[in-house]
Amino acid sequence: MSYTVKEIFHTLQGEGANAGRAAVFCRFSGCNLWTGREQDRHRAVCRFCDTDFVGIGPDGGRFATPEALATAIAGRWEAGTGETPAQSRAAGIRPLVVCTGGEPLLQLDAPAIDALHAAGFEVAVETNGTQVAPAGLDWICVSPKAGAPLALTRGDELKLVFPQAEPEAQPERFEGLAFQQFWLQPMDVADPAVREANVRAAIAYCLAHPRWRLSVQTHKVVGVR
Ligand SMILES: C[S@@+](CC[C@H](N)C(=O)[O-])C[C@H]1O[C@@H](n2cnc3c(N)ncnc32)[C@H](O)[C@@H]1O
Ligand SMILES: Nc1nc2[nH]cc(C(=O)O)c2c(=O)[nH]1
Ligand code: SF4
Ligand SMILES: [Mg+2]
Repeated sequence: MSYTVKEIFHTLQGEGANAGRAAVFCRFSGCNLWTGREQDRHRAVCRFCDTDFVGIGPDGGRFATPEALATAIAGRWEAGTGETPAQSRAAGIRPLVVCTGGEPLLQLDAPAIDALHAAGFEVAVETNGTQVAPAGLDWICVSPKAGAPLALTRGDELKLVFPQAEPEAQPERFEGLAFQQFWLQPMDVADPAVREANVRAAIAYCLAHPRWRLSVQTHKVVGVR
């Protein structure tokens, strides 16, 4: 099994409960809910994606083994902090890798998680929930999509992009699931008026339904990757 990765970069987690925490992001190439090509967006299952996950970018690569993947990810941590993940751990810090995409659970498997643990990382995932999770993940963020089956119904946080018009993507459908936290993340769109309306709608929902918290995409606000 080899791993195809669009990009690996060191930044602050922008979303959800770990917002503000330094992490290496590993963006796996490819998704099962959209080809990633603009000409296919209108007929994709997931049509609002804000991410380019096609192919291998300048900060990406193809990695033949779990160890090669973990070494590349650890190298970004070391370049950013001046310490290996193991050295950071020894100093009481918990180095974090966030596996995203595209859809990371099409590629991330238990051997890769084991190799990342051996390198000193806690392993988080951002997933659309259509795949079951491999063993060993330290943090699971599921973001369900209208029109896609939900196979992964437990985890640490559920982060719903809001609003989605379809009845099966309404917040009430998810609030009984086994997650610690429930987030609404306003849908980012090109039109500033619609973007603002989506933020207002998410605020109004969280005020009226206090189980739900607002997840602002803080990396876009402060201008980090
Ligand atoms: C690009 S996705 C990759 C991981 C996985 N495929 C998923 O959908 O969870 C990362 C996160 O960004 C969210 N997201 C994607 N497009 C968005 C948009 N236009 N506005 C707000 N959040 C968005 C997703 O729902 C997910 O929580
Ligand atoms: N800073 C930052 N935080 C993020 N949290 C989730 C992201 C993603 O694209 O999965 C993301 C991202 O792309 N950048
Ligand atoms: S499932 Fe995630 S990566 Fe795939 S198109 Fe939707 S938001 Fe983008
Ligand atoms: Mg993103």
